[in-house]
Parts: sequence; C-alpha cells; structure tokens
Amino acid sequence: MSETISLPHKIIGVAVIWNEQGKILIDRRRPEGLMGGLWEFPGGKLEPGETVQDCIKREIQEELAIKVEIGDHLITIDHTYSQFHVTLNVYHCRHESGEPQPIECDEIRWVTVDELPSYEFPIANLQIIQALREI
Ligand SMILES: Nc1nc2c([nH]c(=O)n2[C@H]2C[C@H](O)[C@@H](COP(=O)(O)OP(=O)(O)OP(=O)(O)O)O2)c(=O)[nH]1
Ligand SMILES: [Mg+2]
Repeated sequence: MSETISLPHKIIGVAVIWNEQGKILIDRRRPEGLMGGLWEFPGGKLEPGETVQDCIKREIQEELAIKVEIGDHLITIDHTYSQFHVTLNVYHCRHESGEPQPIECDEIRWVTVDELPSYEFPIANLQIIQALREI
C-alpha cells in the first residue's frame, strides 16, 4: 500500500546576515532534536499573515537581539526531510545594531563564505552555501 499521509510543511524565513567585515553570522542549533548540534543561518517559521521580511526581522530580534536591514533575495529552497517539508526563503541582511546574543541557540559565530564548508549544516543548506560561493 502506498504512503499517502502528507508531511507537515514549514515555511521558513532565513537570514544571511553580513557585517562590515564581510562576514556572515551562523548559529549552532541546540543539541536536542532532529537537527540538533548542526549549524544554520538564523531564522524561523512564518506566522500567519506575516511576510518573509517581517518574519526574518522578528526572528532575528527574538533569537539574537539584533536589528537587521533586509536586502536582496538570495535563493528559495524546497526540501523534504524524513518528517516534514521545508521551504527556506533566504535573504541577504545587513547587521544594523546590537551585539548578537545566543538566546535560542548554543553558539554564534561570524564566518567568511570560504569557511562555511568546514561547518556541518542541514542538507538543505548545501544549496544556500553554493549560492553564496557564486555571488
Ligand atoms: N533557521 C534555519 N532553519 C533551517 C535551516 N536549514 C534548515 O533545514 N532549517 C530547518 C530546520 C527547522 O526545521 C526549520 C526552522 O524552523 P525553526 O527553527 O523555527 O523550527 P524548529 O526546529 O524549532 O522546529 P519546531 O519544533 O518549532 O517545528 O527549518 C537554516 O539554515 N536556518
Ligand atoms: Mg529558528
């Protein structure tokens, strides 16, 4: 019998936050859960009625206590994990103000694009990293 139960679909706003030194902010997910311990670009789920840009600003304030300016769209990725689908709507952002705090993650780090391949990210992120290497 074929599997017809549909998986949950998470729509995510994702930020590639640049500082004045040309580095990007990444965070390490807490150890528990499906992608525990992996690095990611900050972001989270869209709330009802929210635009991706609004979502990114809110999530970045909640997770890191900083303000960002949203810039150009980088890439949108659809990926199916074993337990859900994700749509990652990825935008370039500029760090405006505040010192980033690891409020909802284990660790945060500013890294160069060249350093990204040495961090372990969720599989869907390979396309984001590839896109960043091509800009
Ligand atoms: N923020 C972010 N999420 C990512 C990236 N790559 C990737 O696959 N994801 C996935 C992991 C999560 O399932 C989802 C992000 O949503 P979230 O952080 O609010 O969700 P969560 O894991 O806390 O899950 P939930 O229990 O709240 O549903 O997108 C990424 O680079 N950044
Ligand atoms: Mg999140």
